[in-house]
Amino acid sequence: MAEDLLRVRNLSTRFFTEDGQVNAVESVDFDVRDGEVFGIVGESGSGKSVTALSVIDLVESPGRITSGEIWYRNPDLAEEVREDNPDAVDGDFVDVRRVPENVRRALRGPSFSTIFQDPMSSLNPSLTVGEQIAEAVEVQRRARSNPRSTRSRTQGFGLGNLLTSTLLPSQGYVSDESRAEAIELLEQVGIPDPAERAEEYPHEFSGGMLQRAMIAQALAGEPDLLIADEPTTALDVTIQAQILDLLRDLQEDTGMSIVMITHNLGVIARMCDRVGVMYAGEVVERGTLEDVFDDPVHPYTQGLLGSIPDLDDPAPRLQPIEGNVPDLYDAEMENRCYFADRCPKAMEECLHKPPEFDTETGESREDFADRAASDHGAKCYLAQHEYDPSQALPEGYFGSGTDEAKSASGTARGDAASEDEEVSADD
Ligand SMILES: Nc1ncnc2c1ncn2[C@@H]1O[C@H](COP(=O)(O)OP(=O)(O)OP(=O)(O)O)[C@@H](O)[C@H]1O
Ligand code: NI
Repeated sequence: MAEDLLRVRNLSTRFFTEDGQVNAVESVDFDVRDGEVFGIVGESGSGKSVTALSVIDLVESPGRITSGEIWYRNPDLAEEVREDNPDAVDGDFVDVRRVPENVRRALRGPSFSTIFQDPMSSLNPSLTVGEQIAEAVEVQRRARSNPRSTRSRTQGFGLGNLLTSTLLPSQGYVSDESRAEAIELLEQVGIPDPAERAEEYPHEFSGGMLQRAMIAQALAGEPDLLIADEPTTALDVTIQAQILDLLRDLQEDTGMSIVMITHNLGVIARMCDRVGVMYAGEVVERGTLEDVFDDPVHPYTQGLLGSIPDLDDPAPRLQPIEGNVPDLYDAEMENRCYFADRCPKAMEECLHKPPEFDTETGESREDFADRAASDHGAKCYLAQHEYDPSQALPEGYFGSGTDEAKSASGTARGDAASEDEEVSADD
């Protein structure tokens, strides 16, 4: 079995808004192994993007990581920070939350890189594609040779924008070497005539080609982990498939790991080795693709999988489940299974928050220090025992009925009102 590259433990991220505290990510655990594609899937608003942003420390105010550990396996880094930050090191792993900020920031690019749905969030319209990829190459090279000096260089969202706007000459190539490397990268991501295309501006590229250019930029630092947040959602289906194949090929060539965030179960099925299903800020089920797709335990996963549309199907991606993702205001979150109000198998015990159970043994694996018996876990009592209809919650318990029942159960915000929103969960 491949080794873990990343171990995320008990990660929680909150937004402290004027309307109250939003528990966007709640006690999330997952691992990403060497050279695998790990999928994160779930309806809109389930916390996928905030989880990714938390890993790369790009959560913006009023958001903040409030707890958790993010262990990244990197022997060189472990060596480098061990003396000053002994608590941050465990063998070859470094808890990136416990290293100084400049060290953590320096990981963006050479260790963790990102691609998003919108290539223009990472590409600068006023520079040629080649110039800005060359600059990414150059910056990563400098970062590698002096990791502690990169504070201002890798700061901010869209690495590319920042690099191109603030720190290097704004026109032209830094060196022939980086130019050559940029052209090589463009070739690697399947852009034909890369030397000519390098001289063009982003607006001269088609959507698919722009996506490839953004991937080239993201690969400039030779990252260990590429986080891809809905990378193909905006593209038409043929191009989508090409980009996904490209990512898979690049993953195999480089040995990097990919975290693939998507609404699209077809994308997960096509790309991923292992998968985590998110609901209301939690990873409610995780395991190998086969575990989760062939043998789902959580009724939420079962609901999502109700139909698996294939990639050629441009229709909505997830099976609609009646009801809504809660909006995650702390004041409205009860200490119960968050899915219980939509769950066809909700039982009385679901009014207490379930721990994560190992689906093989049915035992709680809350204490992740001892590695679980199987790789397949679910935060649902049905992983522990069979559904017991005699324990079923009475119909209307969560207030699809009277207002009184509604306020009694505390599910405050529009269960029915925005029902159609989640169906088209593909923004
Ligand atoms: N800047 C912010 N301020 C307040 N709340 C936020 C902010 N950013 C995200 N959230 C909240 O965090 C929760 C998780 O959002 P997130 O973007 O991670 O969902 P997602 O699963 O990526 O959804 P989508 O599939 O639509 O991209 C949501 O309830 C969202 O409203
Ligand atoms: Ni998102």
